[in-house]
Amino acid sequence: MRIEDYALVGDMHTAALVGRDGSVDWLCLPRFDSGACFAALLDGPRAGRWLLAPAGRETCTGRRYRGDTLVLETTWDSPDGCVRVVDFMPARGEAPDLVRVVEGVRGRVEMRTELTLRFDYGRVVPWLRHEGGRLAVVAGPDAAWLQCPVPLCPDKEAHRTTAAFTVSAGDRVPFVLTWRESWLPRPERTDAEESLTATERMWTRWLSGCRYDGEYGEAVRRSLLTLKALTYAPTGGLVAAPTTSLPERPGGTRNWDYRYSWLRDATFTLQALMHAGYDDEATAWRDWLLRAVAGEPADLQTMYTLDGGRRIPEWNPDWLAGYEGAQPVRIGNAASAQFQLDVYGEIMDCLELARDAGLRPDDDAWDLQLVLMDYLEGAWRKPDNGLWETRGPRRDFVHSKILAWVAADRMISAVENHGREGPAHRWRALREEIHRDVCARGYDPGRNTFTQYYGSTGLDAALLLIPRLGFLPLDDPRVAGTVDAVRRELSRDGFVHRYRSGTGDVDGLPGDEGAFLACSFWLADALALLGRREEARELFDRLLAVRNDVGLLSEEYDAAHHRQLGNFPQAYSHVSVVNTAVALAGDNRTRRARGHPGRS
Ligand SMILES: OC[C@H]1O[C@H](O[C@H]2O[C@H](CO)[C@@H](O)[C@H](O)[C@H]2O)[C@H](O)[C@@H](O)[C@@H]1O
Repeated sequence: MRIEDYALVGDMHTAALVGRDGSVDWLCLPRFDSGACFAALLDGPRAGRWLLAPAGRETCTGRRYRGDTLVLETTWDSPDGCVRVVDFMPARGEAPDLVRVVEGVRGRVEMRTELTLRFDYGRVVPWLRHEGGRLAVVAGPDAAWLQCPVPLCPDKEAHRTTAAFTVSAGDRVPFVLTWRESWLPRPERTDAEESLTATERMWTRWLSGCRYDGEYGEAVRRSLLTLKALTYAPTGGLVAAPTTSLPERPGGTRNWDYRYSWLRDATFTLQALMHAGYDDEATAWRDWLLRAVAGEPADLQTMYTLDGGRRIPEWNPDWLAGYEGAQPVRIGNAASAQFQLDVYGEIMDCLELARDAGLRPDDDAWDLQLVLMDYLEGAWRKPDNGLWETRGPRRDFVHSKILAWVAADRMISAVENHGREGPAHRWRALREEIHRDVCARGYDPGRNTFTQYYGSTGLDAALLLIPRLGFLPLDDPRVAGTVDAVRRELSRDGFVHRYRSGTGDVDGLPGDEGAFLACSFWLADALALLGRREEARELFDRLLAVRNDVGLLSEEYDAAHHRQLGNFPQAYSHVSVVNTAVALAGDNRTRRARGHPGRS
């Protein structure tokens, strides 16, 4: 399957990817960052999957989400008959369920299911046995239970279970797979039909809180649902994506694990949710943040586990061949130990936006900001790994320095506009100093553009955020100059790349990568802010057209081969759909450049 052939179902603890062939090829249980029990995505069927489809048929003829929900309907229509599989994960009760209901629509259709469970990312082959009218699949700490009304055929040699059955118009055949720790009693039975009604109601109700009513409603709603699905409900943490190691280039080595909560990605997500009216999610994330980053500001990490844990060692499950052979597969993420200066600014920006939005005040949040700001005052001159998490030498990235400016600016705003107490005079001096430094060392007057890092002539798509961050007034010629330069030098086939990769001199990595979708949306945002709305709209429409048939986007795009690349679906990309739609509706709260100190 191509990446865009997958759709997402989830229960806000974890998520599954369902292919157009009716196979669930990715599912980690019990939570997003647990071992996968279906890892076919990264190694084919032997690493675990659950196929449920008409016998002998490859891909479906159509699929969609039911209304504003995460309930997926996959349909196979042929002259002989029509059948639908409805996939969803009910809200988490005592144990996670994946429910699949086969609906006969017309005629008679021969169906086939094949359940291959492999715990620990395809490594552990479990025992199969029948117990209490259910199939029990057990190995080590994991157990899964399948309840269904059709007779199952265990294939002892292949360690999998199959079944063949016929569905006629009006039939409904429910399958429920439930995971539980192996030492606990078997879980209660789940009523598939009741769960379906409750799940539809839950998503529809959640989305009814959406305040966006612009012309891109369908795209915004699907992106919001996707972002909500990437939230880990017990803690308010957010995964950047529910997958690992979907390559940024076909067959390449740029394969990363995104099943963690990045402060950067989470702040972007929260901004999008707040723009759409979801203040409860913002509050939950702020509480998560306060717990996760407690301690020494110098120990601030770029990412945490979903419950705020700090240890995310990177390792390679070398038994997995990788998506279409892309090696290595990575679990964990070494970027967790990097120094990324921009994160401080993103936190301050998000917390200040929360104040502007009237979120319940929290004194602990301000205390945290004071401590972080103290640290930043002494640290902003340090070179860092940047928002792209480069694995080459640390640099003085211009975007990072601008985010240090943002941090000071938002602290000043909190004092001036929200009555917070702090040394605003000192921060004003700092803000001025950073501004001068960036304009002197990170700007190329010959080309009228800011550059990627001090001393380089290269560009960086992160500079497209300058208009939104308010670093310079929108009518400053350096703003439009930078936007145009980035567009000229980093666009390929109409999509924006993060920077020039391939030589390894910036990021220390071999090989090229696709266009970075969030950056392409940032270009649309920048154009909209500069008043070039037609150009912005044309680009936005082109980007929306890249979404798959159920409205999902991965991290990157290969415009030459019309394929999505990288982890899927990615929060960054879906945040961008919301933000650009809001920007085009002319209602972007981030447009307000705060307390700008003037030009230097
Ligand atoms: O390309 C190198 C880096 O790629 C990943 O980082 C990217 O994804 C992050 C999560 O969405 C995002 O915060 C970051 O801005 C992106 O560059 C990967 O996680 C890194 O380990 C890798 O070095």
